[in-house]
Amino acid sequence: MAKDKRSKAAAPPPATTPTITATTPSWPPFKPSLPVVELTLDSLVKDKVVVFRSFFPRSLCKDYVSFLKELPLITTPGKPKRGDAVRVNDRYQIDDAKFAHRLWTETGLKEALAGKDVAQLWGGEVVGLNPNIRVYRYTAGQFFDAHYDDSNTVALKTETGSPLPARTTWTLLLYLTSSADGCIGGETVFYPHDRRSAKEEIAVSLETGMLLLHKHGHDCMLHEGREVTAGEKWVIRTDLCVKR
Ligand SMILES: O=C(O)CCC(=O)C(=O)O
Ligand SMILES: [Fe+2]
Repeated sequence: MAKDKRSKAAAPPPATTPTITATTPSWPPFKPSLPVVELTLDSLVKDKVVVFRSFFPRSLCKDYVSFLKELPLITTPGKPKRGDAVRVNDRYQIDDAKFAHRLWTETGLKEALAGKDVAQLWGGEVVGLNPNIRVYRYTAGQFFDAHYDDSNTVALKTETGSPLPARTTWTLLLYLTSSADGCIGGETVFYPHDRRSAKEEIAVSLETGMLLLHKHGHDCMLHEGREVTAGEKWVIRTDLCVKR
């Protein structure tokens, strides 16, 4: 049998060796308590792209950027796997069900998405956020080339301990910086007709603390993270999950 991580972990460590466990970040508390404004959904593209402004207040975005700077971000090599979009940024990724749960239940998001005017948008019964949390930092010259986001199947942890089968239906992007913080460029740009066209593009400018949601999976719109030309763009990404 190949010496994989599992076979290695099977042997108990000697008493003097500290046990190595995958640690999740000590994400800063949501202070002041959220939401700071009534979360009202603004539709940018009907049934496909919506935003909540001031999802995080500016002060909290600042706290988060200071915190995220200390995480071990990894710069993406320029050469993507076949079929993957070119992404040139610094990224940190962690499976953190607790943080996903906090973002879902301690921010007003869960209630905002359950509103009867919007509940039909999400492609099923919403049950939480993808524990796969990604943090992006784009500095000058970095970008995320045009691509589509896939829907994934996930198993959400529940209080009873039995995993809840779910699938992702929308991408969530929480912008922590904007031109107000010296970040120039970095718009998330959507192309409604599956081709990059300046005439057709819908460019969403960064706003500090704004949460953007866009539909993904089979009718995901082609989109990109436009090049940042100055300052730093910071984003936290997760996905909305519905019951499967
Ligand atoms: O950074 C952005 O604006 C876009 C990110 C994105 O498209 C993704 O995470 O799939
Ligand atoms: Fe994307």
